[in-house]
Amino acid sequence: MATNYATVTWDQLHRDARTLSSALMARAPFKGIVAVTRGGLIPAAIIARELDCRLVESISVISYSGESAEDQKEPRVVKAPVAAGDGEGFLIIDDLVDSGETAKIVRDVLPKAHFACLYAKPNGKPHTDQYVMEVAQDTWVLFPWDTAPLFVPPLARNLG
Ligand SMILES: O=P(O)(O)OC[C@H]1O[C@H](OP(=O)(O)OP(=O)(O)O)[C@H](O)[C@@H]1O
Ligand SMILES: Nc1nc2[nH]cnc2c(=O)[nH]1
Ligand SMILES: [Mg+2]
Repeated sequence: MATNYATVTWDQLHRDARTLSSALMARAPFKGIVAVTRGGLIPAAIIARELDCRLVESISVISYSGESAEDQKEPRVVKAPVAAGDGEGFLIIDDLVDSGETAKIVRDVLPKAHFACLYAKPNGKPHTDQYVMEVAQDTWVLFPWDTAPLFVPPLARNLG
């Protein structure tokens, strides 16, 4: 299990996706964007809007079955990004790189594309061309689609 959790709110995610979009403008225009499903779908939608990019393809990769690094499986591509060819002129977007295994397999499929993500853990950093924020390796990022607000009892109720 991860030692720590980092909760990302919708607002924060939108801000970080816009920050990444600003940085990516230096390389625009792209022929299209390839979202790495599922985590890359919402960041890719925000970035496609900011870069005014209408061609959005996807690559579907399955690599985790639960909420920790121990739940990692051998990544499997279950849908290819046919519209992106070898990736030339394309931008790949994922939510984060952790071990970097997903990014490696995606880059094998699209060797000429530029890979960008919102968050990068140290082991994943060598496998992304660009990211917004580094997160510690022992921290599990909780995305807004992973969480829901819960009632928390007042501190005073726990006294006595
Ligand atoms: O660098 P790695 O160790 O490979 O981990 C990063 C990948 O793990 C998560 O996807 P996941 O396989 O959980 O699927 P999902 O995007 O469908 O939730 C995340 O969205 C990245 O794609
Ligand atoms: N939600 C989530 N998925 C992941 N897949 C690999 N690492 C992570 C992480 O920290 N958070
Ligand atoms: Mg993913």
